[in-house]
Amino acid sequence: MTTLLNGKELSEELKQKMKIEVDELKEKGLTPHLTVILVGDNPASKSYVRGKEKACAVTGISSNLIELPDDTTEEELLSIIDEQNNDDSVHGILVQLPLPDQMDEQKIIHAISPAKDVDGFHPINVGKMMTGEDTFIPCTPYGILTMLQSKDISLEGKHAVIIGRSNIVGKPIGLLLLQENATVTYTHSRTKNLQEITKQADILIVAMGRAHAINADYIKKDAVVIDVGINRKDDGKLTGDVDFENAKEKASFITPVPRGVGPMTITMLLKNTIKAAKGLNHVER
Ligand SMILES: Nc1nc2c(c(=O)[nH]1)N[C@@H](CN(C=O)c1ccc(C(=O)N[C@@H](CCC(=O)O)C(=O)O)cc1)CN2
Repeated sequence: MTTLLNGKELSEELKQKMKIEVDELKEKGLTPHLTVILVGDNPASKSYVRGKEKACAVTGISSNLIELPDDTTEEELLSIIDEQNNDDSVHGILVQLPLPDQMDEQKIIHAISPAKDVDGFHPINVGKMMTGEDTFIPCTPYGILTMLQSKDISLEGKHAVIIGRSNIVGKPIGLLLLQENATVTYTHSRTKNLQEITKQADILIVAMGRAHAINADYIKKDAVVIDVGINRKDDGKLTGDVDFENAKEKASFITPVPRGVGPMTITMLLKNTIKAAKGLNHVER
């Protein structure tokens, strides 16, 4: 039997718990605050940023959105990040990705104080994650791990196959699963015999960015299938990288799209913001 890993439902539960924690912090005079920076008018980014603001409001986290035009220069953005780094009332800073072409994404990420880097993208935080130190974990991988743990899915000794090697999903989820004692294989667009490898996976994480690229033929019976893809169809509806209807016949657990990994990404951002407000990521500013 297949069990649905419903990220939307789990997100709602976690947000209720976080609201209680935020209320307690507020009683002690500490209101977690997140600054979100959006450059340009990419419709998907706008929608994700709205989702982040709404989720902050639901949990009592204060937030502000800095919206900048598409032709903002790198220097202008760096100067705004600097202001936010030096504002003690701001605990978390998030620059929505992707950025316009004139910006060097890595340079921008480097400019965010590691202590306020609630996305967990700064190299200091990436390094700490790599060595297993406590730090901000990037939100999508953190959400995936939380979903697996919520269903007590054992990772010990399991073969986890990751399709995709991006800095924000593929690479970090592999590291997190390795730290949970899974045996991890990374695959990507140049991998030969992909199907042969994915069919060995006990846990298959799909982050390819190609609608319905993975179907039951790529899946071992009773594997756990996590779909990170968000693709818009011609009719405007969203769909994943996994052909859900076909794949669910083989999977023991499977995430849907929408309402799977996506909502968890936003929820783990809230968790990181609370952590930042509590000063739990001790790094130089
Ligand atoms: N600075 C960052 N930029 C980006 C990140 C990130 O973690 N930090 N991740 C993605 C986009 N993303 C968050 O920013 C994100 C993607 C999807 C969802 C989500 O809730 N999806 C819903 C469907 C939403 C819809 O209807 O459009 C779902 O899957 O159910 C939230 C956040 C790239 N940029």
